Amino acid sequence: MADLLSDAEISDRLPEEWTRDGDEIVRVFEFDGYLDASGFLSAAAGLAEDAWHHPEMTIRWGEVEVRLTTHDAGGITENDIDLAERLNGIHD
Ligand SMILES: C[C@H](O)[C@H](O)[C@H]1CNC2=NC(N)=NC(=O)C2=N1
Repeated sequence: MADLLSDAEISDRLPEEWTRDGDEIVRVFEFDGYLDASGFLSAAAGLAEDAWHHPEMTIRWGEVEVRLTTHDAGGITENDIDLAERLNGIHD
């Protein structure tokens, strides 16, 4: 199981456009409408399944809010950082 990152490690390693919210890291990905958002959600789910690390994702018109934490560890680990970077890679 991945170890919890320290506050300093989290700050240093937060990927672009992500913020920390307690025991989660969060990004709201923006899109030109609902179907584009839906396509991202589906691709993100595939990356999550590949990583076996599953975010909470909320779809709204034109955006998908993604929240990541490592439930097994009770906080933020390398697994969260790594998947966040991969999600940036399919959006940015
Ligand atoms: C039993 C299963 O391996 C675990 O629940 C995995 C699956 N996906 C997961 N996703 C997240 N976000 N955190 C976990 O600790 C986690 N653990």
